[in-house]
This record gives sequence, C-alpha cells and structure tokens, in this order.
Amino acid sequence: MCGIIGIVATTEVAAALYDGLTVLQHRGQDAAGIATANGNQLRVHKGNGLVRDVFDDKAIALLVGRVGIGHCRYPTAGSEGHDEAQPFYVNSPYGIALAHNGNLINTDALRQEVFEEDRRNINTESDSEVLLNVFAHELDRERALTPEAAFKAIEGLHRRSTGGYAAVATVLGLGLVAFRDPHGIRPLVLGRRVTETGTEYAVASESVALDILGFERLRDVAPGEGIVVTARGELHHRSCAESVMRAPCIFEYVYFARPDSMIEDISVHKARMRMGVTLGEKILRERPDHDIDVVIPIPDTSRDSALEIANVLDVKYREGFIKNRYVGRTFIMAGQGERAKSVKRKLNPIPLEFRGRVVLLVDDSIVRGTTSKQIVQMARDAGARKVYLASAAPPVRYPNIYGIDMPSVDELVANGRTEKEIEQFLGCDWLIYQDLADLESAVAGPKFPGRRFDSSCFSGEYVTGIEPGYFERLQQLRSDEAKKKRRLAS
Ligand SMILES: O=P(O)(O)OC[C@H]1O[C@H](OP(=O)(O)OP(=O)(O)O)[C@H](O)[C@@H]1O
Ligand SMILES: NC(=O)CC[C@H](N)C(=O)O
Ligand SMILES: [Mg+2]
Repeated sequence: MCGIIGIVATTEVAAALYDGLTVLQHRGQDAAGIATANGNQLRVHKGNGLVRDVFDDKAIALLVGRVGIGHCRYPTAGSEGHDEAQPFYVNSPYGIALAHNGNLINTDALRQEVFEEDRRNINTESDSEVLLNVFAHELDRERALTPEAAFKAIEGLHRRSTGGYAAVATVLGLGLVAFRDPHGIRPLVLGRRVTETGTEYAVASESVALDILGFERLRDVAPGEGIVVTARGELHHRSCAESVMRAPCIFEYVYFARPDSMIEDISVHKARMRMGVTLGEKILRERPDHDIDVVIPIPDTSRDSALEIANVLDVKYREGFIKNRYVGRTFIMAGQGERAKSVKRKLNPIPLEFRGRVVLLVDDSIVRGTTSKQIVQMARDAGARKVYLASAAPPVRYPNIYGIDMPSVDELVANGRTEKEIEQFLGCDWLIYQDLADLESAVAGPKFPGRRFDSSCFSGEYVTGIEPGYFERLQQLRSDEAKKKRRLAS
C-alpha cells in the first residue's frame, strides 16, 4: 500500500505535504517523494527511506510552489530501488508528475500498448510509470488544457487500465488532478480549508492527513470520479467511468489504515471494535466455558479488536507486549528475513502478564504467520500455561493484487492448510479465526448493511476479473524468492 497526498494552497505547500506524508508513513516505508509546481517549473525530490530520512530543510525549501503532491511507497511492482520512487514525471504534454497507490493488473499489455501505439518510453518496471504515461497520452489527445480535458483523459485511462488505483497528479498550467478506479478499491478523500487568503483543497489516502493539516473532510472521492483543482483554487469534479461498482478494499480496515481515519464514511477504529465484538461472540459460541484468564493484543493494529473481545468475554485486557516504537511495520518490509528478524526487535513480553495464565493473544490478521509463530513462542517462554490465538480477519488464502504485496500463495501460512494444521504450525493450543461474513458486516456496520467490499484475499473472488496465467506470472515476478534474486543481481 502507498500513501498519497495532493494540495492546492494559497501559500507554499511543501512543508504541509511533508507533514501529511509523516502521518501516511504506515502505508509505505520504502521510499518517499514530493513534486511541486511553480509556474512552468516542476520540482521533484524523492529517494529511498522514511519520509524523515528523504527530506531535510534544504530539500523542502527547494520544493517551491503552491500546488504539489506527495507519496510514500510500499512496492507492489518492479523493484524497491530509487528509480521507482514516486512521484514519476513526464515532460509532455505540459509537464506532469503523478503519484499512485494501488496496483494495475494489466501492466504488461498496457506497457506494450504505450510503447507501440502511444510511442512513449517507460523507463522502469513500475506500473505507476505506465499509469502516468497512459494519462499523459490521453491528455495529449485533447486540444486545450482545461478541467474537462483532464476528465476526458481520466475517462480514457479508466477504459484502458485494470486494477486498483488512486492517484494524484500535478499538471503544469492546470493544477491538481486526482482520480480513483471505478471500483474504488484504494481509498482517497477530499478536504477543504478556508483561510484568510482563500479556500484551499487537499486529497489524501486517509483522512488523518487532512486532520493534522487542518482540512475539513468533505467526502471520499467517488469510485471512477475525477477531481481537478485549478492552480487558482477552483474545484471541479465529475464521474469519469462508464460503469462503477463500489468495492473498497477490506484489508484497509483490517490492517492498513490508521484507526483515526475515516474511509468511505466508516471509522476504521469503530470497524475494528465491531470486529472484536463479532469475534468475541464466536469465541463464546464455540467455547461457552472457556478458561481464558486474560486477553493480550499483538500491537499495534489488533488493539481495538482485542479490547472488545475482552469486554465480550468479560475477562481482563492487558498490554503484555511492549512495542519498540523505533521499528517500523514488519508486514510491509521487503524480505522475509528482515520481517522475521524484526518481530523480536519489535515486541518484547512483560512476563508477569503471562506467568501461569491461559492467554488469548489477538492479532488483526495472520498472513505469512511470521508474527504469530514467534509471538506464540514468546508467550510460552514468558510462562503462559496455555496460549490461544484469535485473528480478527479470516485466513488469508489468496493473493492480493490491488496494492498489497502478497502475490504468492506459497508464502501464505493458510495456503493448503486446514485451520487445525495452521494451529499446529503456529504452535498454539487453540486458533480461532473471524468468519468472512462477520468481518464484512462488522466493517459495513449499522450505516451500510450489505455493503460490498473487495475481500479477494479471503474469498478468492476478484472484482476486476483475472486474465488466465496472471497469478503464475505474478508468482514468478514477485515471490520473496524472485525479489531476493533481483536484489542480489542489482
Ligand atoms: O502473519 P504476518 O505475515 O506476520 O502478518 C500479519 C502481521 O503483520 C502486521 O503487523 P505489523 O508489524 O506490520 O504492524 P502493526 O504494528 O501495525 O501491527 C499485522 O498487524 C499482523 O500483526
Ligand atoms: N502499494 C502501492 O500502492 C504501490 C504502488 C505501485 N504499484 C508501486 O509499486 O510503486
Ligand atoms: Mg501487527
């Protein structure tokens, strides 16, 4: 997953983009970048690392302009290298920089089409560079540089692109452009700030970025919608897709997003609390006479659900693991070796919360099993009498192809295993998963009963459809093994 942000302000935007990226950091830790537009000049600064490592005061001072975009990256295509950090830039037409969250699934065909028919060069393996060139080509077909021309270009882009994509772009001479795929798989929210010098607009992956910058959250960008904010601060928007079918990614609510964000008018925090309630009720149904002494979350993301499970079970909730706040999220690290090493560096038990007790550990999800296998052992070493494990999401059995880097079924701990076999593999005394129907209704909540989500990594049903052979190609390109080989070769 990546974080994106775009702002049109009445004063310089670089510092605000930087601040916005720091609260989107949990969406991507590999690279960061900002592009600003100043008259007929685009300035771009990007590189590998965390937002705070990529920029210093001098870099921010050089990013002149009142229109700009920012990105923090968690790669799902190409390499982790500097060349594929975003925003990407093309000088024609006009000069465009673009930042993308998501993953295209027709990248190979599009890449060929862009080269052979649009006669444009793609210099990297990134799907986002392809997306930018499709947009640029479509914009080039229009006669004038107007908001309507940008909407027509987005229409053309939607016709040609398949997958998950939310994107922000600066177009020199026009302003800020933003759009979201026709299924609304990846999130994007629109905000407004009224200042003494005029009205300003921002779009961002998560509303938390708007909050900290003092923008009021107006609404989500609709699936298939295009947004243009001109450099003078006029907002234009219209639907740019022939047909739309709202199916936001459920994994945003499970793991990715910050709990203090609102996505599609649903509070992530509340969704996670409701996940805890439904899972707690399932535990009670399956073991009405359970012997659980204490519920312990595996920090950070599972905390909201774990607290509600404890409430439903009417047992104590304890913070039994202390998290090293200087270690990032392990799931979005690039290689399995690094992920596995980081769990121990990241989480350390407080033995007195475990000694002699039957503990229920709670995680938001179990994907590769990297975290839970080690944590179960840590709980035992800390003296737990029995270790149970509950997952607020169902077993992840299928690849995610819309912007979360879990492309290879072989790496998923639930692949080819029954729940009993997973329990044995993780070494716990009891393993319990949320049911998918419960997860979906917990996220939809009372406001949107029956809402549809992209739950493909749990169900194997992909809202965009899949070309034959796609998964095999993906596995070859993006398995941990393939990535390791690429890193060694570069
Ligand atoms: O089964 P796995 O492959 O280990 O993946 C799942 C784990 O990874 C994530 O934690 P992460 O450390 O990334 O972030 P968090 O601090 O937000 O929980 C997630 O919250 C689970 O704990
Ligand atoms: N996680 C994402 O949103 C990734 C964006 C894009 N596919 C990349 O790899 O850079
Ligand atoms: Mg976690």
